[in-house]
Amino acid sequence: MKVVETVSGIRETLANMRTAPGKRLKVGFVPTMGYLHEGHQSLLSKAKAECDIVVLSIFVNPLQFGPNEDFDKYPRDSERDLRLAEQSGCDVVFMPSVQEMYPNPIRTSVSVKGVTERLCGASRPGHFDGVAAVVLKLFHIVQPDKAYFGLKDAQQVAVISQMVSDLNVPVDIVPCPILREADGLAMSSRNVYLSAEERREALVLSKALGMAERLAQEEGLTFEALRNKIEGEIRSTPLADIDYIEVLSYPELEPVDPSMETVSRTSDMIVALAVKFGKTRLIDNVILHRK
Ligand SMILES: Nc1ncnc2c1ncn2[C@@H]1O[C@H](COP(=O)(O)OP(=O)(O)OP(=O)(O)O)[C@@H](O)[C@H]1O
Ligand SMILES: CC(C)(CO)[C@@H](O)C(=O)[O-]
Ligand code: BAL
Repeated sequence: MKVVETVSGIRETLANMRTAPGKRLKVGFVPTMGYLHEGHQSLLSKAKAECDIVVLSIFVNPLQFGPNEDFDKYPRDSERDLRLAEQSGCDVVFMPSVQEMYPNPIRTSVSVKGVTERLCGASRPGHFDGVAAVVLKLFHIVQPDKAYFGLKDAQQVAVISQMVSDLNVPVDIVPCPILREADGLAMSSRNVYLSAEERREALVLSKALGMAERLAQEEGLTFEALRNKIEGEIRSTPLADIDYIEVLSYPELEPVDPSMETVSRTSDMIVALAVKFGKTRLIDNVILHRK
């Protein structure tokens, strides 16, 4: 496995690796902020199964963090990350410094409208501009055929898909399922921040989303009733501090058409939530597929 820290280095490495006589090798790309877990590894495994060369990027992108967010204390452990990446069959790791990615203050913004209006787009102003800018930069640097993103960040998948479609970026976006711990908690690098008590209480998120999936099977349930039941479940947990709970159309992420008032009658929907436990903000969601 090659580890490269510069833009010129990754371009040269990939140009050499891509050259195979009579064949155009396919590059699969997994962008991450590191501190890898099995969720990230599942993206690498999918890329490995579908592509000839797997590239992982590890970069904690300052542009997507607000001034009071956790950029400085975001967990980092590159030695462990490289071990896990190699175990997952990764071929090349791109680990640039902030100086390498942003040698000068960036003066270009990439702002995707519509899908960023709600959820994390509303509660983390500027976040998706930072995500879109870094992902577009990474796509230009790596020039992958396919790029793999987890549905834990479902709005991020919608933002990147919209950007790629609007700007004709030649990459296929592959959304991948959410990996969970055995007890249901969605895997996330930020889970390490949780105290034992917060970790226990955070189980309410997957529990509430499981309940949403079951309730959605019921005839005649309104969106408001569904949302209220989820909120009631989460509020019953003392440490849970709700940022948002929303039921939106999927993948458009728009408020539901009031004329389709019941969950069982409509098209695909997403129940998405962000909840803080102490200082740790967790996100999770479930997609309710039309019957
Ligand atoms: N549990 C998971 N299952 C599947 N994919 C995941 C999971 N967690 C993260 N990913 C995906 O991995 C990629 C990199 O995400 P990132 O490095 O931010 O990890 P993370 O665990 O989401 O971290 P955090 O939520 O703490 O920022 C994203 O596409 C993300 O959706
Ligand atoms: C896509 C990404 C690597 C961009 O910094 C980040 O938002 C993430 O890890 O989901
Ligand atoms: N996976 C989301 C990246 C962030 O929270 O900034």
